[in-house]
Amino acid sequence: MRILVLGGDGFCGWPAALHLSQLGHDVGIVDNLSRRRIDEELGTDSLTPIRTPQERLAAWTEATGRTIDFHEVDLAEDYEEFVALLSQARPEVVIHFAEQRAAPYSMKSPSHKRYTIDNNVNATHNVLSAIVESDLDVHLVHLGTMGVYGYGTAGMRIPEGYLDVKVPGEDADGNATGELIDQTMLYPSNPGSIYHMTKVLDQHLFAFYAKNDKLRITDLHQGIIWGTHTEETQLDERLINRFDYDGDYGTVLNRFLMQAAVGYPLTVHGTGGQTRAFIHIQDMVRCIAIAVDNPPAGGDKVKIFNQMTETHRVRDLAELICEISGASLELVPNPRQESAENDLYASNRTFLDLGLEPTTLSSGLLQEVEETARRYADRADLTKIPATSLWTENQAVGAPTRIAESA
Ligand SMILES: O=c1ccn([C@@H]2O[C@H](COP(=O)(O)OP(=O)(O)O[C@H]3O[C@H](CS(=O)(=O)O)[C@@H](O)[C@H](O)[C@H]3O)[C@@H](O)[C@H]2O)c(=O)[nH]1
Repeated sequence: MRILVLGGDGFCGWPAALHLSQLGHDVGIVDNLSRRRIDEELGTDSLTPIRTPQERLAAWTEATGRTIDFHEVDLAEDYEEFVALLSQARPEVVIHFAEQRAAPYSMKSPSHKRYTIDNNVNATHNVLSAIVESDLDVHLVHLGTMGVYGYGTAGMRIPEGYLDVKVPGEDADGNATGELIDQTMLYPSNPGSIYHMTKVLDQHLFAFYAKNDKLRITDLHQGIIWGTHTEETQLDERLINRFDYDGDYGTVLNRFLMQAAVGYPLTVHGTGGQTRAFIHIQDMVRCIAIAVDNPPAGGDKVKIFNQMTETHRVRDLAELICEISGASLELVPNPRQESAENDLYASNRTFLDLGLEPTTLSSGLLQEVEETARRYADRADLTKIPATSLWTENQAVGAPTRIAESA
């Protein structure tokens, strides 16, 4: 299939583009390189030495004989250019990763909040509007987040996008009719950051375009990725994927593994009682390919999958890493506003039914990620590790509590 990968220079977009190309699809990447500019703004860099898009793509052709086109387009700003690209490339599938994806970055300051809303919501709406304007029959696959649901069980396993409810019937005067009416609604959203809020807003844009324009849309509610390599990024060192470890962009498990590798006490926020959904990066690319192969039949309803394979409590992950690596951990004051402790159960039935065999957490795989971090440890800037974006200005920032000494 002809596939455009929007945001194909990023942490998820790059390995997904390579995987789809390896499967024989005709892949083009669209990206405005904003993630690289944000590194410059923050004075950070990927732990792994990622190459320029041009070097990456030349290495891909050398390694596999396949080609991937690159188009530098800002989806939030360059609407006409994107419409023209759609007419020229005539994709059958568009995969939309092109959003600012870090919760802490989105909460840094009023300008970061405004940038995240403007960028993400405009990009998503421009993509939808451009698909309608192009008059192509495109399947849009979007990378959403488990964070749209909020984190908590609400007494049930979180379903895949929709909640079936029974509403007590009332007549026009408000008198109970005694009937129970079946309704299906989007699961009530409860975002924990401005970033997560943009994915909630995206959901409503998708619902509208599916209903109004009969667009075929799949929204993938993804958990926290861990790992950095996929089969394809390991074919040549120039294909290496990003590895973020800084306080804004580093996600929890990869941060802990990097911290263990460089001898920095693991930064557990609060009591570490937060339970989150996780997925290994290799499974992420498989899920994207499965979603591409299984489009919704047609209009009216967005197809929503929970793209996660397991849930873990942050404290348990930290303790496991201490056990296998000899690292120590610290309870640091939580810079975020989130429940100190939560349970989380979520359904991921759709991907399992479509054949996904989950790569779950194992000490071997954890050690492999830590090994990658150790290999590039000389590139680490330890001053960038603490998370400094506060959810509200008056949050207390106290001294961390050391829990265990390094072995
Ligand atoms: O050093 C750290 C970093 C994080 N945490 C805690 O770990 C949890 C997860 O934080 P995270 O930074 O790994 O994940 P999050 O901010 O939720 O965002 C990441 O994971 C989301 C999926 S989910 O969390 O919403 O399921 C994606 O949408 C985002 O793009 C991705 O950056 C939070 O409770 C956080 O307080 C720590 O205890 N210590």
